[in-house]
Amino acid sequence: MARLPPGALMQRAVAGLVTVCTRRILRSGGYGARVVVLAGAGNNGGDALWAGARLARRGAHADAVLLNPEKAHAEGLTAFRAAGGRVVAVADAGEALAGADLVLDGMLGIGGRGGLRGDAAALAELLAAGRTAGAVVAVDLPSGVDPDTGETPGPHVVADHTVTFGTGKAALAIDPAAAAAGVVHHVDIGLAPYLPEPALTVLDDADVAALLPDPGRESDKYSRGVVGVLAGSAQFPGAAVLAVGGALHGGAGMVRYAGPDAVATEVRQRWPEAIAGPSPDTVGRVQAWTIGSGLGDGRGADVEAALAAGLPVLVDADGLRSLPSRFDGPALLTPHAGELARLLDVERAEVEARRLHHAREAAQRWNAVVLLKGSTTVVAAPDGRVRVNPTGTSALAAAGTGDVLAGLAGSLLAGRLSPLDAGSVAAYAHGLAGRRAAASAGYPSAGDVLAELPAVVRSLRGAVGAG
Ligand SMILES: NC(=O)C1=CN([C@@H]2O[C@H](COP(=O)(O)OP(=O)(O)OC[C@H]3O[C@@H](n4cnc5c(N)ncnc54)[C@H](O)[C@@H]3O)[C@@H](O)[C@H]2O)[C@@H](O)CC1
Ligand SMILES: Nc1ncnc2c1ncn2[C@@H]1O[C@H](COP(=O)(O)OP(=O)(O)O)[C@@H](O)[C@H]1O
Ligand SMILES: [K+]
Repeated sequence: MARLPPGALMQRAVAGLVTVCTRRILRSGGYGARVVVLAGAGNNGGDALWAGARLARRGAHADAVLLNPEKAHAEGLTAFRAAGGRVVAVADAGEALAGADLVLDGMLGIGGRGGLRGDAAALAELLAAGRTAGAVVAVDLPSGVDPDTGETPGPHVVADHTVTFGTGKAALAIDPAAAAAGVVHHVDIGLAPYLPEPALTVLDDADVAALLPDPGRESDKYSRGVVGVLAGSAQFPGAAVLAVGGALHGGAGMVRYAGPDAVATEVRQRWPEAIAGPSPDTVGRVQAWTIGSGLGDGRGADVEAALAAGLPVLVDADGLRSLPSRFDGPALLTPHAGELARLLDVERAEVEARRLHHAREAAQRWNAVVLLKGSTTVVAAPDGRVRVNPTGTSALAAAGTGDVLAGLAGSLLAGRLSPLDAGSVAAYAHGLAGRRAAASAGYPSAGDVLAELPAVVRSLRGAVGAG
């Protein structure tokens, strides 16, 4: 802001917002559309009023509801009025909303804290109750969500679209806030060279492709990494089959399965390429362990033996019951919300409401990377770095998909990816596999998701021209 004339950044943001509205949302391009601007007292309200003004100049009928008329953004309000926009009282907002084609939510942006109150909460309530047929477009963020955590501390807007400026925000990536954002459109306002290291990152195809192990000309099955899988039980033999399947598709050169004979037989029937033995001590050397999926009770000694090897480890599901107080080597924990709630002794709903907070807390406490599964997969490292997975799909909410993920991520650990990279790359590929499986199988099973992994890896590696 210091380098630009006053208001320049806002004008860039407004230009982007109006372009998205006229090209992507309003079929008429704006002419004749009925627009309602909900404007708070801050710059977010300023953006919305300026956008309302520009739309009015293009022939829209624009009404504005000012939450705090004395403090409304002065230049924005002047421009809005000069363009023919009308200010309507809060009491008349319901009528204006009912007839709107487009609602611009400019009540709160990145300055918002603590959820909506008073009139703002009542307006959000009207929108939630479907009292407008128009598209609800959040300016920068759905008003009332917490910008930096993805939490929804109180009443908030639920938008059809969010047009966000300059950079992504945690709220647009992490549920429950992200669920309120609808389709997110990014508008570049030229901040990139001035932004600090992000607190949170979202990988894309090229990032993931660059991190995927690339077998070299002189690689052999050992040098590519051998992953040990300590999973499954008489009660849950399928978990072993799925975890080994995930591991076989994650780039490791070999998968060694440690478990009871009856389960090992099932694993070998499905995956003849896997090597099996009864325990971590006897199965042979590995470079990383995946521990816990479907392991059941009473395998504490095996878990301890695998952990004692001091290798990179992934601990999932039942393995999470046997955690050391802190890890001193590379470790990746993959709890779902219920498991993390148990580890931290809080309610599951609390974990789901504050995913980032709880994943970070557990990462600190155990000195391990924590991959919290669920509607948003958050991967938090003990050094504070966080990655949020963008590829998730609720099609993955099916028994056994977590076992596939554990095997896949363990395989990447054996391929010498760090726990943060292994977890975030695995979650990304797993999400894409879930989407592909949903596209072809409708309601995919974990086996369907597993079956899509090769195509996902192929297309990701193809994206960077890998051989
Ligand atoms: N910072 C930038 O570089 C740019 C910011 N822009 C816009 O400016 C916005 C941020 O503007 P502001 O910093 O003015 O913040 P906001 O417009 O988000 O609002 C802050 C105001 O709301 C009050 N407030 C906070 N929480 C509240 C609550 N729960 N209920 C009622 N009032 C509450 C605060 O006391 C403050 O007066 C961004 O979201 C974006 O829309 C854009 O114009 C582009 C450039
Ligand atoms: N609503 C959802 N949206 C997106 N992904 C989900 C959702 N629910 C679950 N998942 C994903 O599905 C997988 C389920 O794993 P998990 O809970 O361990 O199940 P299981 O133990 O049966 O394999 C995880 O990758 C998780 O992130
Ligand atoms: K907003």
